Amino acid sequence: MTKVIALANQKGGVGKTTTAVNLGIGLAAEGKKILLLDADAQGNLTDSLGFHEPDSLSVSLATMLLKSMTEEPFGPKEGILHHHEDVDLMPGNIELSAVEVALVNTMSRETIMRSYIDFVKADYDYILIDCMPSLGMMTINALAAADSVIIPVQAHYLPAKGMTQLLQTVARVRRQINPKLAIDGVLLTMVDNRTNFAKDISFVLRRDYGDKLRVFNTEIPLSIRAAETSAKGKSIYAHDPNGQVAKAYASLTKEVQDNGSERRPTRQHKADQTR
Ligand SMILES: Nc1ncnc2c1ncn2[C@@H]1O[C@H](COP(=O)(O)OP(=O)(O)OP(=O)(O)O)[C@@H](O)[C@H]1O
Repeated sequence: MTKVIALANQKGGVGKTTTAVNLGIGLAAEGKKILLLDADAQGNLTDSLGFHEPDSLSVSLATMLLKSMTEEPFGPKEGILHHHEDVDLMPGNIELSAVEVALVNTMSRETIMRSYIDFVKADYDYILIDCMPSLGMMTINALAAADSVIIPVQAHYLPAKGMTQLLQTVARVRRQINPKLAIDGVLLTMVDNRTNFAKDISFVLRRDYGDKLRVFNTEIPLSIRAAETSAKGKSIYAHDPNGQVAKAYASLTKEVQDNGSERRPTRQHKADQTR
């Protein structure tokens, strides 16, 4: 069965795209069939995989969402690109901004991405969605289509307020659209192990959210090697195979595969335990 995972955090620059690339390619290296979906109008995921001019692509996720909206027929491989590290990509670009506006006045506006994914998913073991850095209609669509969410959090910032909003959005999507939506976990990214501050953030996150949310054991270290990969259009495994970041993403890949994630809201979980 295909597992659809959304990488979401409305704060920008937290490592969503880098995680989509390296988790996706990590899973592909384990023999899984992977589709990466660039649901961010900035097209960073598309760019990071070596398609450096996302806005010049004639077919992108925006095209496919519009076709899904208007029920225009299309083939399951239409617009899908292939990256040489064995992942497929449905690219994203600036046209997604217009689609996001169009969605507001569309019937089933929250579930257009789900319709698209349902149509293409038979060929894949995992579909990873790189979300926009906002909680707008495109992110709601991603959450409505997903089985689970991974929340990358940049270790330099205490995520308190943003995290509450994101968790409220996840809870609302669960209640109203997608009851099966689970949170796989919070992933600490860009961790500078030379500082106590990073250790403090890790501690505070686990203390404040640990009973509600899993925080992945794997933490992604801060490294210039990771920042270099997008310009090269390749993964960290190809760019710096023996480095700390490659090791960390390989370990995250394992954690995601063995995932005994938090499958339901905490309240329900407690109710189950008292039965
Ligand atoms: N582990 C890391 N160490 C150092 N730099 C990193 C690391 N991971 C990502 N970066 C860099 O930090 C920046 C933000 O990362 P990324 O694009 O993955 O975040 P994002 O959450 O997808 O951002 P956006 O919200 O803009 O889509 C990029 O320049 C990226 O190359």
